[in-house]
Amino acid sequence: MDSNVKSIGVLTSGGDAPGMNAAIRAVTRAAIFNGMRVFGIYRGYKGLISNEIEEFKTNSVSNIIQKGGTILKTARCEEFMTEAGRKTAYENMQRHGIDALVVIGGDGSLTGAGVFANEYNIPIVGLPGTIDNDLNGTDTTIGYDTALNTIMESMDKIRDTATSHERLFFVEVMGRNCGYLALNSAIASGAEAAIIPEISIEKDQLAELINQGFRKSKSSSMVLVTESEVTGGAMNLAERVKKEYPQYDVRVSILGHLQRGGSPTAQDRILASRMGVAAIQALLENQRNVMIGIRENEIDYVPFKRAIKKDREISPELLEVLKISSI
Ligand SMILES: Nc1ncnc2c1ncn2[C@@H]1O[C@H](COP(=O)(O)OP(=O)(O)O)[C@@H](O)[C@H]1O
Ligand SMILES: O=P(O)(O)OC[C@H]1O[C@](O)(COP(=O)(O)O)[C@@H](O)[C@@H]1O
Ligand SMILES: [Mg+2]
Repeated sequence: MDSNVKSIGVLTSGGDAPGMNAAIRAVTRAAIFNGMRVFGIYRGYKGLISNEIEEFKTNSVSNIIQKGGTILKTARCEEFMTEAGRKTAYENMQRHGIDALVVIGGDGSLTGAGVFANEYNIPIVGLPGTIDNDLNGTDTTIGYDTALNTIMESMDKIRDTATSHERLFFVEVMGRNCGYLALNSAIASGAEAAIIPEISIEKDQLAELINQGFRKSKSSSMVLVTESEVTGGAMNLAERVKKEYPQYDVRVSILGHLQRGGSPTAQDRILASRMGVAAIQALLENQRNVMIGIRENEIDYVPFKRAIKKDREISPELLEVLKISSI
C-alpha cells in the first residue's frame, strides 16, 4: 500500500517510563529502514510548540536500549491544551516537513494526540508508554514490567523488617486510578493484600481485611496500596489503623519515583521494540488515530477513543489468586 508519509516526528510525553528509549530507537530505525526521514521532538508537546526539533539518523539512537528515562526528555504541557498552542505546534511540523507523528505516552498524551490529529488531519500513531498499565486494548504498557520488578525488589527488602519487627506495612505504589501495579506486585512479592481504586470505590477494603482477621496466622503483613484519592493512600490508611485498630504496629513506605527509573527489563525492551516497528508499519498502511496494542502476543491497532476509555476492569482472577495465595 502506498503511504503519503515521508517524514515523521517522534516524541515522549507525560510521565517517563523505562523502555521509552527502546521505543524511540525502534521507531527511528524502522522509519529509516522504510525510507522515511525522522525528527526527534524534545520535551513532548512542549518542544513541538517551542520548536525543539532535530533530525535523527540511525546513530542518534545508538546505545540507548538499556537506558531508563527518555533521551528526548518529557514534559506535561498546559499550552497544548489550547487551540493557540496546537496551532503553533502544527506550524512547526510544517516548517520541518513532518507529515506524521509517533507519540509515546500515557492516556493524557494520547488524548492530546487525538485532539490534534482531528483538528489538523494529521496521521498520528500512539505507543502506550506508562508504568501505570492503565490503557485499554493492550495487555501491558511500556515500563509496566520494569516498575513491577522494581516494586517487587523493594518489597523483598521491606519484608525483612516487617518480619523481624512483626509489623503491618502499608506500601504505596503508583498507578493513579489503576490498581494493576499494586495487585500484580502484591502477588509477586507475597503480600497479604492490595488496596486498589477499582475495589475501594465499592467497599471499605481496610475494614474488610481486618474484620476477616487477615493476620490470624501471621505475625507480620504487607499491604500494597495504590496512590489515589479513592484509596486515600497509605498514610491515611495507617492513621486509620492507629485509631481504629491500635493492636497493630503499623508503618508506611511510599516508594515514589524510584518506581519510574532504572534499566528496562527484557520484556519492556522487546515490547517497546515490537511496538515501535509496528507504529511505522501502521503509518505505512495509512492508519491514523490508533494506539499500538499487543493482545495475546499479537499486534493490534486500537483507536485512541477506545485506548483511553476509563473502563478498564481489574481481573477477578488476579484478585482471587492474591486472596487464595495469601491465607
Ligand atoms: N484533552 C487534552 N487536549 C490536549 N492535550 C492534552 C489533553 N490531555 C492531555 N494532553 C497533553 O498530554 C500531556 C500529558 O498528559 P498526562 O496526563 O500528564 O500524562 P500521560 O500521557 O502520561 O497520561 C499533557 O500535559 C497535555 O500536554
Ligand atoms: O510525574 P509526577 O508529576 O510525579 O506524577 C506522578 C504520576 O505519574 C505516574 O507515575 C505516571 O503517570 P502517567 O503515565 O499518566 O504520566 C503516576 O503513576 C503518578 O500518579
Ligand atoms: Mg496517565
